[in-house]
Amino acid sequence: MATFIASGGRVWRKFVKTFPLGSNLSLKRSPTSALANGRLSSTSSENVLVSKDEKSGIATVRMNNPPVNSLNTALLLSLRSCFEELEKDKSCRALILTSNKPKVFCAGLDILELYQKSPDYVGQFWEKVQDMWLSLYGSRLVTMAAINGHSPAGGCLLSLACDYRIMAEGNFVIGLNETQLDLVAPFWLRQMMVDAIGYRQAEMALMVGALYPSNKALQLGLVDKLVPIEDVQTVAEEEVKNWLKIPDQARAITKMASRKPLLDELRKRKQEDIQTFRDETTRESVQLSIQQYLDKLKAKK
Ligand SMILES: CCCCCCCCCCCCC/C=C/C(=O)SCCNC(=O)CCNC(=O)[C@H](O)C(C)(C)COP(=O)(O)OP(=O)(O)OC[C@H]1O[C@@H](n2cnc3c(N)ncnc32)[C@H](O)[C@@H]1OP(=O)(O)O
Repeated sequence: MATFIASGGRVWRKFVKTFPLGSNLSLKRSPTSALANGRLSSTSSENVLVSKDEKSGIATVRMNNPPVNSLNTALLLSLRSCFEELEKDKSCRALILTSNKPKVFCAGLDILELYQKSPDYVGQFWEKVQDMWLSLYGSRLVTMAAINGHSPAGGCLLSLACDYRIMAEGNFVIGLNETQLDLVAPFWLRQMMVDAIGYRQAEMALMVGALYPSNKALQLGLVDKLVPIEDVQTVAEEEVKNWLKIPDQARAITKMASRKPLLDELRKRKQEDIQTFRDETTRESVQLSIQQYLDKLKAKK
């Protein structure tokens, strides 16, 4: 089900757990910012909020899954559905992915989805991760990650799947810390890291499960631009507008030419990838590591 709420002079669409989604997105334009000024009233089911500026064709997708936008089943389904709907919308040309809760872009996979679950459950969960990634990484749209906070693991996966990454300056981290949880990033995630920062740096980063502060991430090329947190959205909109000066078709064909091999490889090896995930995450030693990691997160307080 999808609904609309009018708020702050703008119309927002709420993507909630149940589907299919309805008709075209329609938004009033804010006088001061192209996209960013809406005030949102939210309920627990509003896990993705989408606004689209009809004139420019730029949509902003805000993850809204408190407290830390961890990727649980519901959020993965909402994100995928939202990406697919925007993809089908002929008037949509670009997508900005951000968090409705500044300071945390996305905490990665919801660790509770991997803890004490049956092999079938985690297998189905992993397929939702794969499908969400296929829809974002394979999108014809200009995709821009407006990383307004921490972006570990699955948060980094989302960012890497976009065409360009703008991150908030300050004490925020990004990276693939999977090995710290005794997990191994799958081939398609490792490959995106290699493509972004080069083989040697990616190899080291992946082995030690490095989480980088934003300035180091910029230096490595893991993100493309750093700006003050309050400017992330505005700069993302400006950057998207630059990208939209390039004719859509040539840009999208070029993007697909470079991404098709990895997309095809995952499509071909999807079941094998699911099987590996099932086997690995349900292993006793991995479950123990996950439990210890969860305890560590709780003990932080
Ligand atoms: C060849 C062989 C191949 C084998 C392959 C097999 C295995 C394949 C595995 C593949 C892995 C795929 C890739 C992705 C993996 C992941 O994403 S795993 C998740 C990793 N995430 C993290 O490590 C981040 C953990 N969280 C944090 O570091 C912090 O929360 C934060 C994001 C920096 C935010 O900090 P802060 O604002 O201070 O909030 P907190 O107080 O820490 O958290 C608030 C509550 O949220 C809970 N929480 C945090 N993160 C998660 C999470 N990811 N999942 C579930 N819950 C989370 C946290 O515990 C707090 O809970 P309460 O105490 O109950 O309030």
